[in-house]
Amino acid sequence: MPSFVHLYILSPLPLFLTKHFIKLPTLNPLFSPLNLHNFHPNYNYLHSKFVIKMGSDGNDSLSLDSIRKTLIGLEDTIVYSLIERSKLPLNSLAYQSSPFPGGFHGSLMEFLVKGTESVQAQGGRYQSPEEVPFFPDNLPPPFVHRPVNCWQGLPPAAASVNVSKNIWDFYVNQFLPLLAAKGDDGNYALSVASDLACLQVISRRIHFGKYVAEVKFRNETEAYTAAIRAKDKNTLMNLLTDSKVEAMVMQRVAKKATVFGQEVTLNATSNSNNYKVDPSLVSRLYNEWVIPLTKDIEVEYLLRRLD
Ligand SMILES: C=C(O[C@@H]1C=C(C(=O)O)C=C[C@H]1O)C(=O)O
Repeated sequence: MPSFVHLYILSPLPLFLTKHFIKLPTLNPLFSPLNLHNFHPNYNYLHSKFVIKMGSDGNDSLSLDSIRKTLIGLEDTIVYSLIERSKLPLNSLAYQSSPFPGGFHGSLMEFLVKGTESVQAQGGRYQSPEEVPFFPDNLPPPFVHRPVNCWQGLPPAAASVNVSKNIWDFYVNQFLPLLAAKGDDGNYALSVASDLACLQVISRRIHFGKYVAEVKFRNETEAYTAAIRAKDKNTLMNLLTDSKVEAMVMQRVAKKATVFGQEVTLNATSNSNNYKVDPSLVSRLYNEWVIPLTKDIEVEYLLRRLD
């Protein structure tokens, strides 16, 4: 049992009303300064195991279908964010390290992303396994505590698994030069804001692999347990790979790039092969980086699942 469990009345009433009616201390968990990490609603302390809560429909809402639906939704956001970034030239100065006033050393992109993540951390962004900051060191604590739902109730193994550095490296050094046209219009902060939108949704999509792995583990516990105990990465990779799904994903994202990225004109003679982002580049993004990194996350999560 945890050393103590915060017991307090969750007040649906506005706080200023509550304190006149209920003399007990009432803390709205959204703004509670208390750390709730000692009490995890999904952890069955009696049987020492995590129990993913049942969904309101009586079925467990953490299913492969429900997760895949989320991944499909994230495809839209990824394609839209790539289209937005492609509207600006590369602006390569934003990615080159240089000394800044105040002693900050790094690129303008690193400076702006660190500042943004610091603010978003205080707003509670990084309280779920799929939201992983690119600069996790010294982030300020959240003053908003998100209610934990079953999607965040993964075992602690989930927290230590992340591929943020890999995502940052491939995006800045390999993918962005393919996406943005050469050139410099001085809109460095705008370019970085657009880059961060791309990075955050790509990261979210890849780190969703933790949920995929959890569901696959629960669907074939025996087979995965044997491979985990043997630390057999190849068998784990074979167990979790679904080549048919991967092929459909790459086909669908290319199609979304043609549909979302077509030029809309009022005259009938629109050039139907002129897309805002090359559909084959979007498919390549998934084939060379997003899918392999998602599977790496799945394997790394599974290797820690029985810790
Ligand atoms: C995400 C899954 O796991 C693996 C990774 C996939 C991907 O990143 O698109 C697709 C199929 C699997 O090989 C899944 O099974 O849906």
